[in-house]
Amino acid sequence: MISLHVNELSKYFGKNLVWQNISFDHERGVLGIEGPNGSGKSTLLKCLSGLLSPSSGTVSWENCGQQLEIQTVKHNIGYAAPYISLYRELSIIENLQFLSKLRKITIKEGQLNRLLERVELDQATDKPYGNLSTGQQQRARLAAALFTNPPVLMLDEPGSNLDEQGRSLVSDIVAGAREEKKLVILASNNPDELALCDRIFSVRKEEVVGP
Ligand SMILES: Nc1ncnc2c1ncn2[C@@H]1O[C@H](COP(=O)(O)OP(=O)(O)OP(=O)(O)O)[C@@H](O)[C@H]1O
Repeated sequence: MISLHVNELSKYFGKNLVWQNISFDHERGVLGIEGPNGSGKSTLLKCLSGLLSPSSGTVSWENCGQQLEIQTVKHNIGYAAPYISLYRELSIIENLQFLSKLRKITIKEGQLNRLLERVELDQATDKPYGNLSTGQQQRARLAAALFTNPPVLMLDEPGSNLDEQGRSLVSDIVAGAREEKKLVILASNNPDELALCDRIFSVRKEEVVGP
């Protein structure tokens, strides 16, 4: 079982403080990260996943009490965010095949097709990612986060650009992940998305509300 431990984390960009002295643990369920635009939700997700280094403090990930190397952590995270793009010239299937080669995993055609049906992109499999609508691109990013069935999901504004069916897809993904005992971290300022979470960390107040 993977767990996350954040201790006295602070982040500056140059002289600008984004947030400071953040501490919390996340051991099960769905943690929401909330805060207004520019408060540092995405920056926090990036620091948690090793995409950015914090200015001070520590982020540690453990599996059954054993500390994980950051490379292992990265392989265990499915990350969907507006700033993580797929290759525009490749179709969604080609993008996922490329990612599976990078991760050195084999993904069966049936699995891939089921995933594309789940995100309702099965009619757009041949189009280059760059030619998909913004909502379809968001569905493709969600598929890319899910396709290795990772134990940790980081979802940054997962419902952005999605229609009602797409937003209900996000609810299903979060509920499914909770059932499968995955660790989920969801950053948003949308109350409907935050309502999917078991507990909420407020970047502004620098505290967790919930169990
Ligand atoms: N690479 C960077 N260099 C300098 N400043 C940055 C960088 N990335 C983010 N910032 C700044 O850090 C602050 C937090 O940005 P961040 O994107 O984390 O906020 P957010 O809460 O996710 O915002 P939103 O709700 O609009 O997505 C902002 O003031 C932003 O301008």
